[in-house]
Amino acid sequence: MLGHIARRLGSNGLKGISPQQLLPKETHRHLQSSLDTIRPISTVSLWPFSSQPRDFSQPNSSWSPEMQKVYDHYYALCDTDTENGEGKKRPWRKLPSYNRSIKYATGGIHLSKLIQAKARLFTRNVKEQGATFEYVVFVNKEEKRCVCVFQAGRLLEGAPGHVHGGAIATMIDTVTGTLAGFLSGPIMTANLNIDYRSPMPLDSVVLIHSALDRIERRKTYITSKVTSTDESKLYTEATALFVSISVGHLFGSRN
Ligand SMILES: CCCCCCCC(=O)SCCNC(=O)CCNC(=O)[C@H](O)C(C)(C)COP(=O)(O)OP(=O)(O)OC[C@H]1O[C@@H](n2cnc3c(N)ncnc32)[C@H](O)[C@@H]1OP(=O)(O)O
Repeated sequence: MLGHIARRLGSNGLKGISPQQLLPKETHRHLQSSLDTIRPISTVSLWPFSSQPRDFSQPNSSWSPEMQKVYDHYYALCDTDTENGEGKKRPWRKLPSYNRSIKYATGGIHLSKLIQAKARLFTRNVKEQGATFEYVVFVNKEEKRCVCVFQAGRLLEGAPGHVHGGAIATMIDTVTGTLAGFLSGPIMTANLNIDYRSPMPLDSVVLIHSALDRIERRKTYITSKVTSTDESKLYTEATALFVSISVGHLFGSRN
């Protein structure tokens, strides 16, 4: 049974410490039954969430009318579920956004307690709505691209009155990484190149367009540009490289 953990996390999983050494008996039993339900990520849906956690990309009262309008535009282009279970096929899909994805992956609830239980996603860890990163990602699987609607809150200041370059880089990494993960499964950012073209005022609502450039072996290349919502103004351009990893990579295994 514990061989499951070693196989799934890689041969050096948790650096040679066995789960029995780390966990009380009861917790270990729960972890084991959770792991038994986890399938290798490559063989399950690339978005393998099971329960109904809070989706942080739902509209809220901090959203400006402009943010809401663009959201409504893309939401109307999305797949829908009807009451008789027959969905309407449309090209776009709204991706949910959680503050701890591992917790909601099938079988991940106990794993999330074992690995840095208090960790939270960088872009979803401020309680006050609208203060930092308000965003929602829509993906178009056929065209292998996505659009993120991003409203930059006042706590993201860099140059006075304007959004910090690191906050913009964070959003580009997040959006391009989301697309790469959607298309290629588990990945990590290997390279991110950013050209800042115009300063972005705080409270701006912008679009982050990202598209697949190419996939070569384990490498997924994504291009990205940040524009005003009417696309007349260019704020930022970027290219990103993501490398596919095994889950064990995060625990020190090279397999
Ligand atoms: C929902 C929110 C989504 C958020 C997404 C955000 C994701 C992140 O921010 S991840 C955090 C930041 N990134 C990291 O910490 C990654 C640190 N780096 C690493 O772990 C490793 O270097 C890693 C995984 C990128 C590559 O290592 P490894 O798996 O050993 O791959 P390796 O064999 O060296 O390289 C594979 C290929 O990629 C290429 N490559 C690797 N790194 C780079 C690089 N920096 N530049 C160009 N090419 C590279 C190699 O040349 C090789 O190419 P080829 O197939 O042609 O031979």
